Amino acid sequence: MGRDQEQRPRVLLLGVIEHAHSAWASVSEIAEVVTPASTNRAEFLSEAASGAFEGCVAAYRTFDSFSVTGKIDVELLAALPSSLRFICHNGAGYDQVDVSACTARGVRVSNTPTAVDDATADMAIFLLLGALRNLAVGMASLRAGKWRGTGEGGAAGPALGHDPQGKVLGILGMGGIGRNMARKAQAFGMKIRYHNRTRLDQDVEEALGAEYVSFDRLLGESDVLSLNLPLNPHTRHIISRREFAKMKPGIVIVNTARGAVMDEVALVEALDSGQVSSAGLDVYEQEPFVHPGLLANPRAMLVPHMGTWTVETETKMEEWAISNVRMAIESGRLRSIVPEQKDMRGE
Ligand SMILES: O=CC(=O)O
Repeated sequence: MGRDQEQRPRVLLLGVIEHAHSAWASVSEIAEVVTPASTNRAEFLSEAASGAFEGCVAAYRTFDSFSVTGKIDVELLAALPSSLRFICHNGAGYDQVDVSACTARGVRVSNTPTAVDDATADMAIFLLLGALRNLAVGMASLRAGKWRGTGEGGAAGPALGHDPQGKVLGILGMGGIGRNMARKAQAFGMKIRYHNRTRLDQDVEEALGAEYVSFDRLLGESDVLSLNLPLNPHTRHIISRREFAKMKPGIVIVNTARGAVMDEVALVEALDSGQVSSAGLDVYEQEPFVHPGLLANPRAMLVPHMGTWTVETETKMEEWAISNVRMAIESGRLRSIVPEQKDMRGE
């Protein structure tokens, strides 16, 4: 190893760069990239203990790297070298990272907001239309060689669907994805209501044509409820039995956020009882496990977490996360530090 190379900062690569190869090449020009050999958490912890990651300043991580490292929590952080100051997550949702534990160790965390907004909101609209129209039922019948199949009571085909026009879309969580979805749903003539931790400015509300309502009003007045909020200890199971009971009978549920914002067992019960007429889901509590009650219910339209699964969006996300790594190395700052750490001082 030459003298120059020895002095370069080290970067830990947790996961694979699939698309943004030239952006990553620009990182490898200024840093030595360290790739773990481990394939599971136990191996990763002992690899870390062996000193293999010594000197790493920043880590780039993907959603799928969870299968190797598990959650970035107190135990994992304790195993990583004290040189590690930045964790750059590729994704909008960073529930795989215990941000409080990172803050306590002075490790700053970034995510990729806005890069995911269009693709995730597009998926939410697809699921909204599909669930409103009972498309999953018809599609399953066709594949089973039964054309539209036989509906309840021997009726021909699935139950008739519903048009979005004039229906109330309740959006829980009005960040970038929620706002993007509101704009798109307006084009389908939906009435938008929302609930969020913080109310939007009046001019933003007006531009979106979105009315702010209490959580209970959102539950009671929505024809379709879309979950667009991050998963954290405050939002885990924010939708459970009590909340389903407050909803309009026959409501449609759309979830493109994280499975665990909703109690999946309660959702299965609500679908079985008809309280929820149909659901469009891209996310599940224990991915890749899907609750058998959802698999068995043809009124659940199920997608295997593909909200950002497009060439353009996956590329944008990688480029965004890589730009955080670059900034961390070059200036000791992050482009998009997570909101919980907004007040953390830079170096
Ligand atoms: O699930 C996708 C993301 O968090 O970006």
